[in-house]
Amino acid sequence: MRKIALKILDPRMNDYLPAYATRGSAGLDLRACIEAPLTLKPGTTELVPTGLAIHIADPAYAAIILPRSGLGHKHGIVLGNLVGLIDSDYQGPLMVSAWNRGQQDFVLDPMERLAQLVVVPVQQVAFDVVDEFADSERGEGGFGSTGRG
Ligand SMILES: O=c1ccn([C@H]2C[C@H](O)[C@@H](COP(=O)(O)OP(=O)(O)OP(=O)(O)O)O2)c(=O)[nH]1
Ligand SMILES: [Mg+2]
Repeated sequence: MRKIALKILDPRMNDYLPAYATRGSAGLDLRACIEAPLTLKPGTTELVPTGLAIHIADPAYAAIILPRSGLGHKHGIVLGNLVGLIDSDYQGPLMVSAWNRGQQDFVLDPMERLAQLVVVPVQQVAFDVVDEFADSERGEGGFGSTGRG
């Protein structure tokens, strides 16, 4: 398995090193590394520290932060930025923008699993400026051009 440098910014995280829950898991749960319960009022967003920093280092990879399905679907706790993107050269604290898009207060407990991190391959590109594209089957058709159902 590929190794990524990880800094533990909060000693409590020593007991909660990110790990895949099952052999087939894609996501590593990120915890709310907060001192006291945090009430997320409906419609509000809080930046929550995870107590971790990572340095992916290789530009052929990035990490994305995604909501946890249960929190998002049942409690309305998703991400204020919808998806977080962690650049391969970022070395700062991993933060989760927690948005309560629901109708009720949600009390986030210290060390509760809040979101998940997925490491993904990235292809960086350079651009070739052209006047015309080579023909393609779709051409400029988009936004439902192939029909609805
Ligand atoms: O949910 C997130 C999203 C981003 N980041 C960190 C890692 C990322 O590499 C950096 C910058 O993120 P991004 O490029 O998405 O934000 P920006 O608003 O464009 O900031 P910048 O001007 O620093 O690039 O912030 C997080 O910790 N959590
Ligand atoms: Mg940016």
